[in-house]
Amino acid sequence: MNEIDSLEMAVIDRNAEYWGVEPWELMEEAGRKVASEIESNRSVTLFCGKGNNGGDGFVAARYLFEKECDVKVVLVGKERSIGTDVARDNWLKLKNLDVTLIEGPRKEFYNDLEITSDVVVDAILGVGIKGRLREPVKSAVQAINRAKKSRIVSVDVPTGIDPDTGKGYGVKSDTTITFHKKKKGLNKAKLVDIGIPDKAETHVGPGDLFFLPKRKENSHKGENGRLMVIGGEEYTGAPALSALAALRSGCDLPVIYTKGNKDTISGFSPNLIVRDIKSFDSDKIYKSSSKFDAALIGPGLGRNSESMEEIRRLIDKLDIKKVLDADALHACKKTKTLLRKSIITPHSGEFESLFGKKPSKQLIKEFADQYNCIILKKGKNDIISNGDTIKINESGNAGMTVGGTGDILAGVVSSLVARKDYDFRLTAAASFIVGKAGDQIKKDLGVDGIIATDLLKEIPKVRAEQV
Ligand SMILES: NC(=O)C1=CN([C@@H]2O[C@H](COP(=O)(O)OP(=O)(O)OC[C@H]3O[C@@H](n4cnc5c(N)ncnc54)[C@H](O)[C@@H]3O)[C@@H](O)[C@H]2O)[C@@H](O)CC1
Ligand SMILES: [K+]
Repeated sequence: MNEIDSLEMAVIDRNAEYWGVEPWELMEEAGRKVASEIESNRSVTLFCGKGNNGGDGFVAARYLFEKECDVKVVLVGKERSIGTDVARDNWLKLKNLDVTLIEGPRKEFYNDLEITSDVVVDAILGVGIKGRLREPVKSAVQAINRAKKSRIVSVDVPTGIDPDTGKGYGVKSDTTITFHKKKKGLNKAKLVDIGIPDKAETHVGPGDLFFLPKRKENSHKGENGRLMVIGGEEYTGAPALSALAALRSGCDLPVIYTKGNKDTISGFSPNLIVRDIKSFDSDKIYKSSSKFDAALIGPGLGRNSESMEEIRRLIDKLDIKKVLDADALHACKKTKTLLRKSIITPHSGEFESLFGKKPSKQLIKEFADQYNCIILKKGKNDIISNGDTIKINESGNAGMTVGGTGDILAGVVSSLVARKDYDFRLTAAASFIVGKAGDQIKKDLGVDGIIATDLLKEIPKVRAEQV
């Protein structure tokens, strides 16, 4: 991935923190790198906003002071409205130095301003910009653009420009120093490394939960996902666990379709809706599918040969989003083209049985590409690929090798996909959520004796705590 959008950058920043690099460390490095672009002994005016882009500017001011520059900092906004602790700390540090600080001037200040310094640093807005420029930022940008004799250096993104499109009225900078990855809309920016760890991108983390579907305040029943769960002919607990996990990850209506075991499955919980069917490729399932967003096929299905045949026909026919788990994967063994446009969740044994090779990162990616599907390979570390990108999930623990945890994971994946898109990032987020839920339980129970139903109530908590 060579270019990045602002959401992706927010994900990486959050994951960097999760993997142990604090926001203040990144900001310190960002500001230091900006200062290193500017020569010593210059006069420099820094325009700094109230967000973290402004924070980078405060740090740069400190380093420029050390380089014996004549430093003036204009805080575009009031001190009390500085948005983050880390930016505020860096603002306060400037008060101990012999630099000129101008806090929160009114719009008129910028209208009359004539900038004469050698260098102007634009640290007003970065990737956090939303919509068109508001005052006093707009007037500050106009003042900067009038400074024809100064060298204008923008921090991360020229203020006013949408980093995803390169459009908008903004600072006309001579140099833009952008951090970590090229922003989609900025072609000429100079890229610098600020110490974001590789794991922030190669591994799933809490930042990936930014992609999760959001429940509307005024949403009505069914709007947050309708999911068919198809299975339960041999093991009755499995589809129940999947459906309950789907409910716990915000899906409004999971409905179980099963052959012969309706009463047993219904008896597990009053939260379950269960329908009896005569055959898995019955007209009843197919006709009903148009009312659903996604189908999870496989939990507790078993391998009855008649059912395997029906399941193959069903997978072929269904044109809603599909998640295939357990024996639904067995059903596709001889006709792997059935995997097309589905999400599959095999463990190592199922992967090997399906593809005839032991899983490796490279093979997972290759098969996902070849069969045009998303693979979530379960294991000590889950590996997720859409054939293009690979993500690794390290959450989870050895206590989760018990039966039923896979059904829960399939339920969470299906719920997120039903609520939003057929999406690699949601699949990866599901893997992270379920592992974290298991890690939370381990804190109470230790590693021995965790059971699948323990995970259910932890699932919403993971989301609530991480985002
Ligand atoms: N871990 C991190 O989050 C890091 C962030 N960094 C810097 O932080 C920036 C992102 O920080 P933030 O997310 O705080 O966002 P920004 O600092 O880019 O912008 C947020 C501020 O802009 C204001 N704003 C947004 N749209 C506006 C508009 N149209 N008109 C007027 N004001 C507007 C908001 O009210 C808020 O005060 C990056 O571009 C980068 O410079 C770096 O420090 C590196 C680490
Ligand atoms: K900027």
